[in-house]
Amino acid sequence: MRAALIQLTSSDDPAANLPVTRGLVARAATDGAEFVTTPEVTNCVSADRAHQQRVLTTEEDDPTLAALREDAARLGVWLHIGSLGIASGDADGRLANRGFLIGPDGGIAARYDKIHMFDVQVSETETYRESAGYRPGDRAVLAQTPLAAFGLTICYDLRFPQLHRALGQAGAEVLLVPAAFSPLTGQAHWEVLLRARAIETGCFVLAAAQTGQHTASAGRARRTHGHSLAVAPWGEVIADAGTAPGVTMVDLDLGQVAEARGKVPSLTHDRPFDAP
Ligand SMILES: O=C(O)CNC(=O)[C@H](CS)NC(=O)CCC(=O)C(=O)O
Repeated sequence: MRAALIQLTSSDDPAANLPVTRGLVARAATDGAEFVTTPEVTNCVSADRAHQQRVLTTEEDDPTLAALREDAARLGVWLHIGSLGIASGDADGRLANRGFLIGPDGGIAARYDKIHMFDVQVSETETYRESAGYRPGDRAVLAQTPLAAFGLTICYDLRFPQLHRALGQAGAEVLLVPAAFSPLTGQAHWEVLLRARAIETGCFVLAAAQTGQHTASAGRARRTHGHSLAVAPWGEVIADAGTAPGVTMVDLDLGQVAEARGKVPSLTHDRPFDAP
C-alpha cells in the first residue's frame, strides 16, 4: 500500500486552510498514494475555544468535509481526515474532535470521536484544557477496507495503550494517530510512544502531524511538534517528515504485520491477574 502523510500548519481560519489541504492531498494522489492521512484538527488550530465554536459547524454543513469528500472521489483515494472540529449538538456548545475515513466513492466509511482529552499542564506557563472545548467520544473504531484494517485514534489517545491493544486484537493492521502534539512533550515522548504502540500491537503506525507556529490568540501563539512519522510493526521509523508542511510518501508491506506478530505473539498472550 502506498500511503501519504500530510503535514500542516493549520491556522484558525478554516476557509484559508482548505485550499492548502486540498493541494497537498492532490499532490499525494499524483505521487501514487492510495491512502492519504491528515493531522488532528485539519480545519482549525486555535487556542481560543470561543473562536473555534464560532467558526466551526456541523458535519452536514462543514465545507472542509464536503470538499475533501469530493477530492477523495475525484482522485480515487482512501482519505483519512485525522480530525475536524465539528459542532456536536452538545448543550454546552462543545465540539467533537472527530476523525473521518472517506472512501474512493466519496462516502464516509468510518468516523471516530477522540476519547481521551488533553487536560494537562505541561509546564508552568503552558496549560491545555481540551475537555472545555470538546466532548469526548466513548467508542473505539476499526475500519475494514480493501487496502487494510485501520484503527482510528487521535493524538493524546497515544498515551492509552489499552486502546491500541484493543484495536490490534480486533484486527487492526494500521493504527492512525493524527496529532497536534505540543513541542515540549513532542520532543520527549512522541517518537518513543509511536514506536512502542507499533511494537506492542504489531501494527504499522501512521501519524500525520500539525507543525510549527499557528495563529496566536490573546497574545499567545500555539506551536506544534511536527515530525509526522511512519513506523513499521517491528518498530523501525520508516519516514519522518521533519518540521516543514508537505507530503511524505511511504510504501507499506502489510505482510510485515503477520511477520512481526509471528516472531513475538504478545498480542495473544494476555493473562488474567488480580488487581494490584
Ligand atoms: O485543541 C484543539 O483544537 C484540538 N486538540 C488538540 O490539539 C489536542 C488538545 S490541546 N492536543 C493534544 O491532544 C496533544 C497531546 C500532546 O501533546 C501529548 O500527549 O503530549
